[in-house]
Amino acid sequence: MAVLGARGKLGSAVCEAVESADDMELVARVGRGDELSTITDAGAEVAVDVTTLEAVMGNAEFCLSHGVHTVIGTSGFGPDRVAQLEEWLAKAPAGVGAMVVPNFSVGAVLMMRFAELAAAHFPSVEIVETHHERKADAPSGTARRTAELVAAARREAGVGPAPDATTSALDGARGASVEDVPVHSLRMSGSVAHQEVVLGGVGELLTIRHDSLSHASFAHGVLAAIRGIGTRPGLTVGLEDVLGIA
Ligand SMILES: NC(=O)C1=CN([C@@H]2O[C@H](COP(=O)(O)OP(=O)(O)OC[C@H]3O[C@@H](n4cnc5c(N)ncnc54)[C@H](OP(=O)(O)O)[C@@H]3O)[C@@H](O)[C@H]2O)C=CC1
Ligand SMILES: O=C(O)C1=N[C@H](C(=O)O)C[C@H](O)C1
Repeated sequence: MAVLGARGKLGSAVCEAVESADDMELVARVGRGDELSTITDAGAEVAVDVTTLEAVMGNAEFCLSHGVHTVIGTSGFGPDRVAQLEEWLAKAPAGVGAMVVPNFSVGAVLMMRFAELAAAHFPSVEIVETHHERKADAPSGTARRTAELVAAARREAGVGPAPDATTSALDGARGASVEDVPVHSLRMSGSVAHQEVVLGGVGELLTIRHDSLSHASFAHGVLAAIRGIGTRPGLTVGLEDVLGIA
C-alpha cells in the first residue's frame, strides 16, 4: 500500500487506518516533491491518492501505467477527468483498477443513495454542502456526485425541471447548477464536511443530512476500497458496490 498525500489531513488518517489493519502493509508515504518511483520501488500493489486537484492526474497516470491499482479520494473529478482515467486504463496492464471515491464515509454513501431514491418523488431538490475554510474545490465532490445521481434518477422517472419562478437574480444566488440541480457551497471555520439534500413536495419537505465530524469517518471506507479494488479491474466510481449499498 502507498499513500499519496500522506502528510495531509486525510492522508494521515488513511496511514493510521492502514497501519492498524492486519491484512495490509503501508510500504510508501508519498508527499509533495517525492519521486513517484518510491511507489514502485516499494512494491506497492495499491495506491491511495488524497492529494490535490493539480497533482492527482499525474499520479494516476504513473500508477496505472505501472500496474498499480489506484483509489482516488482527491475531489474535483468531473466527466473529463473520468474519461482520461478510462483512456489510461485501456492502455494499462491487464486487471488494473481505478476507483474514484467522492466520499469514503459510509454515512455519506447512504445519504447519496437515499437522495437518489427520493429524487423522483419530489418536484424540487437542491443541495447545500458545508466544508472547512481550507477546501480548494467547490462544489464538493460529494455534492457533485449527489447531483449527478439525483439528476439521473429524475431523468429515468421522467420528472421535469424543478419549479422556479426566478426571473432576476444576482450571480450565484441560486447556487451552481450541476445537471440542473442547484448546489450551494458554504465554507465555514469550525466545520469538517456536511451536506443536506432538501426535497420539496406538496405541503412537505424532506431533508436528508449527513455530517462528518472528524477524518476518522473516512477510515472504514478507505480500507474497504483498498480491499475491493483488486477484484474490480477498470473504472469504478463510488463506494456503493464495495459497501454492498445497491
Ligand atoms: N473522498 C473523501 O472521502 C475525501 C476526500 N478529500 C479530498 O482529499 C484531498 C486532500 O484533502 P486534505 O487531506 O483535507 O488536504 P490537505 O491539504 O491536508 O492534504 C493534501 C496533501 O497532499 C500533498 N500533496 C500536494 N501535492 C502532492 C503531490 N504531487 N504528491 C504527493 N502529495 C502531494 C500536500 O502536501 P503539502 O502540504 O506540502 O502541500 C498535502 O500534504 C482533497 O481533494 C479533499 O477534497 C478529503 C476528505 C475526504
Ligand atoms: O475536502 C474535504 O474535506 C472533503 N472532500 C470530499 C468532497 O469534496 O466531497 C469529501 C468530504 O466531503 C470531505
